[in-house]
Amino acid sequence: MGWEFMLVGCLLGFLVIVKWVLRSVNCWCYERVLGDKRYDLPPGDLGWPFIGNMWSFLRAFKSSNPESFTSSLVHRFGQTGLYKVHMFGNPSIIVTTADACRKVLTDDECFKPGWPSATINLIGKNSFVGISDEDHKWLRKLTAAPVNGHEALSMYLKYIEDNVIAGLEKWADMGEIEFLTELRKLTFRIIMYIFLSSESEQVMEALEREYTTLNYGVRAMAINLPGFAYYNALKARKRLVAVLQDIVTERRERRKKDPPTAKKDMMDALMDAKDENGKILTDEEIIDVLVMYLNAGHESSGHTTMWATLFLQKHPDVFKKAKAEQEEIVRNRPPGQKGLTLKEVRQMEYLSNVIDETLRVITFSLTVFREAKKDVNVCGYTIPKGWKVLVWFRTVHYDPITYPDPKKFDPSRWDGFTPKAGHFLPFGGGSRLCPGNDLAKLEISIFLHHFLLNYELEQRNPASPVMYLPHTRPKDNCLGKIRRVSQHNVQKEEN
Ligand code: HEM
Repeated sequence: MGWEFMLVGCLLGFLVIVKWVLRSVNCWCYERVLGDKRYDLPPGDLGWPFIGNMWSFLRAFKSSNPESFTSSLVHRFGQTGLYKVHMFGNPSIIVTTADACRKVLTDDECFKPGWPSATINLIGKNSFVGISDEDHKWLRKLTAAPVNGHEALSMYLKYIEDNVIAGLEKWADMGEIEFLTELRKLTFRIIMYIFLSSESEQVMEALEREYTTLNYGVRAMAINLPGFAYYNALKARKRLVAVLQDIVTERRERRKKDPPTAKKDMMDALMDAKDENGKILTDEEIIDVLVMYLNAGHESSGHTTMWATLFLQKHPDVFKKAKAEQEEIVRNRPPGQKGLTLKEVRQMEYLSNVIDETLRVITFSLTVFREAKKDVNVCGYTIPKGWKVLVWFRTVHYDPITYPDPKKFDPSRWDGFTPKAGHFLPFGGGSRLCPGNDLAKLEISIFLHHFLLNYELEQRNPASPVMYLPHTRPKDNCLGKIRRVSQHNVQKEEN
């Protein structure tokens, strides 16, 4: 009997040693090589070889409490705001406080984009996540103003409004729909219009579906084997590129026969672009910019619009107040005016609070990636050159000091409240601030204006579980019916 106990003891001892060795591998590989600098790293733990901390990240984000990922770091290592981890294949520092996030986002001397190579493979090496600072500045200038400027927004307003009205009409007749899926199609149609003037219904539907698959791969483990999300996403990217290549080729042919004159879309702007050295964009570069913009420009707005609608529906007091504001806007409209104006959208103060609160609670981009260009001191800790930095927006938006009772959806918290710099980052910050922020808010406002005045949402499964990856959404994609409400007097005036 005695030797059996000894054997079990030896086995247990051996397992403990193996565990210790495995848990130390990342530390030896990434921390020891830093020499004395390693003592200035923030606290944390680099997890297991290869998978690092991905297992705990995925476990938390596949549970009903994604906050458990960062709260376990706080629990284990204290409220330091910076933690060393190993995620998405790289030694990284997670930055969770507003001040540290702002410092990272605004310091281009010390930080550059640091998206994992797996993400760059999906979004494209010629997109904004893969190009040099110089090319980024040039392409951003070229593409941002036509998306977001006052002139651009006034130009797109009518197109957006016409499509919102038509969409709601159609959905009300369709019976049960996946509300999120339909909203994604709607926001995709809008961004396609801005970039490509439009495309056939079939091409649009096919492209949008590929984007859904692509996005599942962006936050997954980069395992390029059949059956894994990343493998499917790479295949989806291939199909997207093929469709966009056809569109680019067709446009080049058309421009040869019929050069564009007054009305140019973003595709024309990209084809005409020339930098100061006379460099023009290749098909491959144009396609990567398109892949990125078409994705960034519809997924986020579609999800946010759905959540804002759901929150309104679930908070009747908020719904009532928001609806009253929209009725007031229509009542004050000069006779003969058809449709919304930008001025009216800017008067929607309460609705703007509803949207900001939705952006905060949902935090569509839970994190963005940077890389330290040199050793940098942030809040007393060293971020070593070459390490990735995960700017963790979710913790900033759930900080109970800035946002008491942070999980509560409460638009009234925005009454007379302007968060300090860095405390509200739904669109990021610094030189990479989202160029579509005003367009997104415009789309959401127009949608909610018409929804509040004329419709309601009846969810099939109000208690549907919520998925947090790749983006926060109800598991059933918000299955339900859009119902017309009895036409209000205001509506008669509107017509
Ligand atoms: C609610 C809607 C949206 C949210 C929450 C959102 C969020 C963000 C965030 C957080 C970033 C920063 C990425 C970083 O720092 O690395 C970003 C960048 C970007 N967004 Fe948006 N976005 C939205 C809508 C849009 C729209 C409508 C467009 C297209 C017109 C767009 C195009 C882009 C592009 C191209 C970038 C990269 C900018 C750069 O690297 O210079 N986004 N977005």
